[in-house]
Amino acid sequence: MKKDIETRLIHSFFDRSKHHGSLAAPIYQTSTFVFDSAEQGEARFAGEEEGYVYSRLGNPTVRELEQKLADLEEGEEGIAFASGMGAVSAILMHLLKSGDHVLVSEGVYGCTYGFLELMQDKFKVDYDLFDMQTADAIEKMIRPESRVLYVETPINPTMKLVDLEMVIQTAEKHNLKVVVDNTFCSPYLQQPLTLGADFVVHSATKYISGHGDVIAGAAVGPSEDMQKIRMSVQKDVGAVLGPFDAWLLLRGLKTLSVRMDRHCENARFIFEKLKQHPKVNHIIYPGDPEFSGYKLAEKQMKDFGGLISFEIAGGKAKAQKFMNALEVVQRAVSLGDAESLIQHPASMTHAVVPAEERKKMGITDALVRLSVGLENKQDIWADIEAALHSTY
Ligand SMILES: CSC/C=C(/NCc1c(COP(=O)(O)O)cnc(C)c1O)C(=O)O
Repeated sequence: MKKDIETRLIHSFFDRSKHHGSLAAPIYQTSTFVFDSAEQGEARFAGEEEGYVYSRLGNPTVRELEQKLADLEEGEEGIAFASGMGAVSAILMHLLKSGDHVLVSEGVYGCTYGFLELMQDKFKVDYDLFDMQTADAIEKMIRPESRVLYVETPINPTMKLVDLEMVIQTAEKHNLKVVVDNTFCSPYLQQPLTLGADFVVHSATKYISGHGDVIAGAAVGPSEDMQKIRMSVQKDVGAVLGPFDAWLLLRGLKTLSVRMDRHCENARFIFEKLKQHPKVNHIIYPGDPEFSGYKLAEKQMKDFGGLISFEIAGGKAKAQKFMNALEVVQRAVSLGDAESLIQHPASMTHAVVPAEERKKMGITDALVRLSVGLENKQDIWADIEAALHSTY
């Protein structure tokens, strides 16, 4: 009987009898693999014999991670990448060719926006960012050359949600592939493939790692596609993950469920406190019953996550003054770490997005994004409250 994700996060796939009974996955920190004979090398390169040839084309520690990621996302096959952008770019380069069109949720991570711009400028892959709240809104944007629907949910950094079931039904009707960036939830809170999405991508740098010490990416999808990606985009573009980083992610994944539960508990507490503060406007948190996406969050997420975006009364100057007064919460981009992190999207993660585009995404100069960490929640709140007090 299939074990719950909380158990599968911890247990391994590799055959311990072939690794001295090692409990933890061994690290194959090697760039290449020695052949018994020239003929064996030939057979392996020809794909006629199972076995490793070179770590850009596959590595046992990375493969252990990839198997686990596919299992956790309930997909057929996973590939690990050197960064989240490595995963995002590999999937989109696999699915799109010059002249195609991709429909994109109204907000995405800044560098994802940058990649879409690059694909449009250099390779004539057109894209439209728009509010995907209804099937009608999507169908209005579909063109004959549309191939892919790309969504983040919750969206970075506005925390808006996209209805995956509706998006996937609409995509199926129009023979479009659905790619979901599941970074903000991790497979513990949301599993888009089980709803019918075709691919999931992650910045594994975030919750999957959970310790702020790895840059990594992941993608999970159908084996046929993933094997093509291995032997084309990944092999020839080369955004591969190293074995030690893969090992750090395997280690981080073991505590993903307990970490996410704590992130969610702490975020709920901080939200309730922020809601009562007179100088905090426009809080966006999926667990807010007054949030437009609350019902959708309840439907498609196991819990409401560890991220809260909110506006500081007085705009950018006050937002920066507030951030500068924090001591427990760290001023840093990224998210999903043990440490609580805060950043100013307009001047940091989404600075690459032109002001008019940021406005459309709902990113104002007053907005800050808080990744609630694993610290004592009272300590986190005391830090935020003191910083708010010193801001006004
Ligand atoms: C310089 S800003 C720091 C990074 C942030 N985000 C990254 C990110 C990526 C890309 O993932 P990497 O390549 O692993 O950073 C992909 N998809 C999503 C939803 C992401 O949030 C950030 O702080 O919002």
